[in-house]
This record gives sequence, C-alpha cells and structure tokens, in this order.
Amino acid sequence: MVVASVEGKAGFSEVSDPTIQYPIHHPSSSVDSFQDSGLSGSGAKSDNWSGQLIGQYDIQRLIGQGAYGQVYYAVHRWLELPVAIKVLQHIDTNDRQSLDRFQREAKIAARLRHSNLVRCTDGGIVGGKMFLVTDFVDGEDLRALVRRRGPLSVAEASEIIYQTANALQFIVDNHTIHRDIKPANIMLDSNGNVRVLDLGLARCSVTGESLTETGQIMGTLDYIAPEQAVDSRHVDFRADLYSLGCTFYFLLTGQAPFSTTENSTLASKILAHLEADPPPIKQFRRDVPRAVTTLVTQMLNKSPDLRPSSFDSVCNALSPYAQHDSLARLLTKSGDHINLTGRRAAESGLKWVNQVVGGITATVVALLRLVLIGLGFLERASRRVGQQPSYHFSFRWLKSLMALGVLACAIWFTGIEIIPAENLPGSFFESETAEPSLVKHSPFTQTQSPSQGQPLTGDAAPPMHRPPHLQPPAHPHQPSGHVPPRPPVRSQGVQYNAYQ
Ligand SMILES: Nc1ncnc2c1ncn2[C@@H]1O[C@H](COP(=O)(O)OP(=O)(O)OP(=O)(O)O)[C@@H](O)[C@H]1O
Repeated sequence: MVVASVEGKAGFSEVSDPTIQYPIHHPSSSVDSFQDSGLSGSGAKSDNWSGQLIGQYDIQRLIGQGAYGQVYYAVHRWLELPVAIKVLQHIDTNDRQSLDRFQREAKIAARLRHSNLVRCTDGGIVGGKMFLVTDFVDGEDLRALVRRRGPLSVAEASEIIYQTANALQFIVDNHTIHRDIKPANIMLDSNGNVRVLDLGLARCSVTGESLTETGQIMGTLDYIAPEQAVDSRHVDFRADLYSLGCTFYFLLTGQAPFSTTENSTLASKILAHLEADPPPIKQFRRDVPRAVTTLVTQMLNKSPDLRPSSFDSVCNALSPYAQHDSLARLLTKSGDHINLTGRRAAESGLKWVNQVVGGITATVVALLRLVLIGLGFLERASRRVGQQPSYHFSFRWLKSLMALGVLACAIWFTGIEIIPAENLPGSFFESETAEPSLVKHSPFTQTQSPSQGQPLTGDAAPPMHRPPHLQPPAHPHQPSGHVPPRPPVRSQGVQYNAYQ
C-alpha cells in the first residue's frame, strides 16, 4: 500500500522511528490513492472509525471491542481484500519506549506464518492511535460460539484445543509466547479451521493500570495463569498452557473455571487462580472421558512444572478424541441449540433416573429396616421364653449386607470414582511430567523439594525465596531436548525473515 507520509524511513523495520502516520479521509472525498497525502497525525479524533478511510483501507463497520481497542471490518480499496483493523487505544504514541516495544512485538507476530494463526500484514499510526491490520477471519470467536450454542461436544472441543495447541507449539518453537489465550482470541473460520488472534499484543499494550473497564480486565483474568497474575513479565509457554486449559474447560462446561459469584472481584478471581480448585467437569456433564478431564486438570495445575511438558503432548493426548470434520458444521448448522437442548434433555433424563433410583433405594432401605426391626422383636421375644434364636446367624449377615448396601448407595450418589493406580494423572504424559501432587499447590509454598526429584523442565533450580513455579524460566521458550516426538501435524507454519 502507499504510505502517505513517513517520519524517517518507511516500514516496521525502522526501529528508531516506527511511526508511520497514515492519512484519514472520508470516502466521499476524492482521494487519489497514489498521491502522497502528507503527514496526518490528527485526523478523525472520534473513537468510531466506521466510514473513514485509513490509507487504502475503507473502514466499514465495528466488529469487535476488546480490552486493547476496537476491531473494524475494512476492505483494501485497490485489492478489494477484506481485512480486520484493530485500533489500539492504550498505547501512548508519544511514548517512544512503548512504541518501540510495540513494534518489536508486532514484527515478531508479522513474521510468524501458520495456518492456525491470524497474520498481521500492516500497521501504523492514525489519529494518534496505533493500528494493526490482520487477515479478516470469516467466522466466529469461541466466546460467541459457546454463548450461542452452549458447551461443545468432546470431539469439537478436543479438535479446537488440538489445533490451538498446534499453533502455540509453533509459537514456542519460534521463541515467542502469546500471553493472552482465551476464547475471545480464538476464532473458528468457515472451513473449520481454528485461527488464533492477537499474538504479541498482550506484552505491548496492556498493563493493569491502563485498563479502565473492569469487565474487560475480568474477562482476561478468567484465563490468566497464576504465575502470570503474580508477575506477567517472567512467564514462559506454560502460562499459555494454563490459559489453554481454562479455554478447554470453558468449551466443555460453558463457563470459565473460576467464574462463579464468589469470584466476582478482581482480587478473588486472582486468588482463585492461585489457590482454588475449579468445580470438577463431571459436575456439569458426565460424557467427558476421564483421559480428557485428567488432561484439563493437568493443564490447570497451579505449578507450571506439573502441567503437560509441551503443546505437542497436549496434541498427542487429544488425538484419539479430536475430529476435524466436527468443526466445519459448527458455524453453518442451524440446529444451534442442539447441544444445549440435548444436554438439557440428558440432564432431565438423568434427573428422572436419579429420582427413580433414589425412590427404589429408599424403599429397599425402609423394607430392610422393617425386617431388622421385626427380627429384633423376634429375638427379644425368643430370649424372653429362653429359646436360642435359629435365625441369629442370618440376622448378622443381614446387618452386614445392609451396611454394604448403604455404602454402595453413598458411593453412587456422591459420584466418588475408584481409579486404578495406572490411570492416575501423570501416566498421561512422558516421564518428564511428574505425578501431580494430591496436595493443593499454593504458589506461596514450595511444591517440590530438591530431594523429591529433579526439576522437570531442566531449568536451573530456583532460588529459595520464590516458589519454583513462579520462577522465570532460564529461557523464554521451551528447553530443547524435552519435546516429545511430534505427532503428525495437520498444518505447518513458516517464519518469514523479511517483513512482507
Ligand atoms: N482478524 C479478525 N477477523 C474477524 N474478527 C475479528 C478479528 N480480530 C478480532 N475479531 C473480532 O473482534 C473481537 C474483539 O477482538 P479483540 O481481540 O479486540 O477483543 P477481545 O479478544 O475481546 O479482548 P482483548 O482485546 O483483551 O484480546 C474478537 O473476539 C473477534 O470476534
């Protein structure tokens, strides 16, 4: 595209002066696209850019509003190419440091090309605001999808997480972290492909203080890793693993792990990520295989060391459940409420079965009690007349049977599962991943003493003043030599060395 005016040299590659100032016009005014329109840093001051022309991009409508700013649907005038333009509200374009940081991150994001990542293709400053141009995804983000349809099937949710993990592994392999994985940042396109948004944005723009709208902070906090909530600057890919686990939980249950009313304040939500266990998935539905619930639990572990060792291992664990074909119809099928309705029907069916079973159990218990009372009377009567009761033996057996029956009923109703040792979480992944402790992990307590085993990731042993899982990793990316054999990936990304 034609850059109307550039301070210094054009292009993102000019680190010393990244401020490409784009002109703003109203489409009705005659604009010669090839003409250098001169510097324009103070065009439309309005917060609504619809109907404006930024460079060659004809801004048509607002399609989203997030913590970082607004997202518009736009069309490139000459190429007639649909794009999404994100106008970032929270970057101070007069602050050289934050501009440089933004440019560094944007450059990385622009060079990573992967079929599950949304490509960033352009960027600059307009009206004193930073903006980014990305591919327009013709589809729906996961937050909207689940709000519309209700929780997804195991196959659908697993496929979405599989594809997202695939993209995130590519990001890790390129020494980057996303830092803001959540349903609103993952889109499903009309071909059934997952597309991850906003790579690199979290680090550059959002600091807690710069966000004023509590609801938006809360939305982001629903998916934040405990160590990221404590110190967001020193996290590694395992923070994204945790956020992906929260997203998986959301897809399966329709709600984020800590979104109950007790966690309605910022502090209580962060505390919940640090300390609490989310309600078990089986409390919402019973059709999720144990291997999948175990995987979610492991991804949500408070300690990064006890999460899966890589995104590849998440893909490996999910490949038996993920079904690519299941996604394409999610957007098109009109039976949008099938899942929800099906779930409600299943729930009411289950309720009915529970009521019948409860009634039968109560009747049997009442009858047994009657028999026991009767036997007790008989026993006392026979003692009075000096006879040895012949039914003494069977009376004891009846009591034992009844106790066992009551125990079985209790197990049935509480849903306690007796899990064989080999199925316990931890056998799921490679030996680098330690058995999750049954003790709840507080980020402020040491979870693994040096004598209990070697650090799992190969990172240097953490200093004693901080718990191990809040330690910054030695490298910002996954250490080499610990990646399990890669499953056959469905899409391969490339890293471009030059901005294109
Ligand atoms: N490239 C795109 N193509 C199509 N729709 C998009 C695109 N980028 C964003 N959107 C839509 O705009 C919505 C808002 O996006 P945005 O990333 O600004 O906000 P958010 O994800 O809700 O919050 P945050 O800014 O904290 O990430 C997305 O959820 C999505 O529906």
